Amino acid sequence: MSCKSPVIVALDYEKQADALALVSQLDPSLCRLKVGKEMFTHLGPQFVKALQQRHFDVFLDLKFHDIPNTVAKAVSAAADLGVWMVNVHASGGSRMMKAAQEALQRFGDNRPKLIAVTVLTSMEQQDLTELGITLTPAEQVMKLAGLAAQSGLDGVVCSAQEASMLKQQFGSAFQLVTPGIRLADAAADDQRRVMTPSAAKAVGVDYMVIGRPITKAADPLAALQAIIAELV
Ligand SMILES: O=C(O)c1cc(=O)[nH]c(=O)n1[C@@H]1O[C@H](COP(=O)(O)O)[C@@H](O)[C@H]1O
Repeated sequence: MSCKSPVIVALDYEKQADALALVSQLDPSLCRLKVGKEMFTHLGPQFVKALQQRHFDVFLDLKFHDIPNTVAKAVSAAADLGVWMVNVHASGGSRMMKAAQEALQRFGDNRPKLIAVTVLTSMEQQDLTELGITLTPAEQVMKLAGLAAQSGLDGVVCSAQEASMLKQQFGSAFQLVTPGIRLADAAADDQRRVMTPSAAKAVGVDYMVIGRPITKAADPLAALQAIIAELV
């Protein structure tokens, strides 16, 4: 059964036991799961397999950014692991993204979705300025999304604030994965370009990556259910 929920829970835990304590309360029809740099560095592919054995789709969020050959090999390794989604940094450029896209062709219908990170949701104008980027975050997202689309990727990671213009420019099939999701009046933490779940749904986001609003909640399952209720 494929999951119809747009929610991807970011399992950013220090300890496997804490992550699995949450996962054991979840059902694969409620959400997908994201494994990022922290847990993958601690626990490696075995942790991904443990989640897959529980029938969850896994987004392997390692944001590859390297020379084309290395990234092509890395996304192939992710495909060998059977993950549902994998990402690269669009700022690695179109040659790197095309190499990744081509490397996944041999996996046919079993290939993971390949998504490019545009401008991290933790970044705002001054973060781009200090890197020598004079475009606004929205302009830079559009530029990088254009490269990702030309490179044949399935979509981008962006903030929900850019979703409308991206859907308008690249069409409904170009998938938008948005972290930086916060409930109204909740702390933004280190995120800068944020939106509520219902507003993100209204602007056409395909998948919402949500971590701390769930994982740091007193009752994580109740927090997830409240978010899902907001999306119905
Ligand atoms: O690729 C990502 O998942 C990602 C991209 C981005 O631009 N911003 C971003 O926050 N993320 C990830 O999304 C998750 C957001 O977590 P919370 O801020 O706790 O909801 C983290 O695991 C981040 O690593």
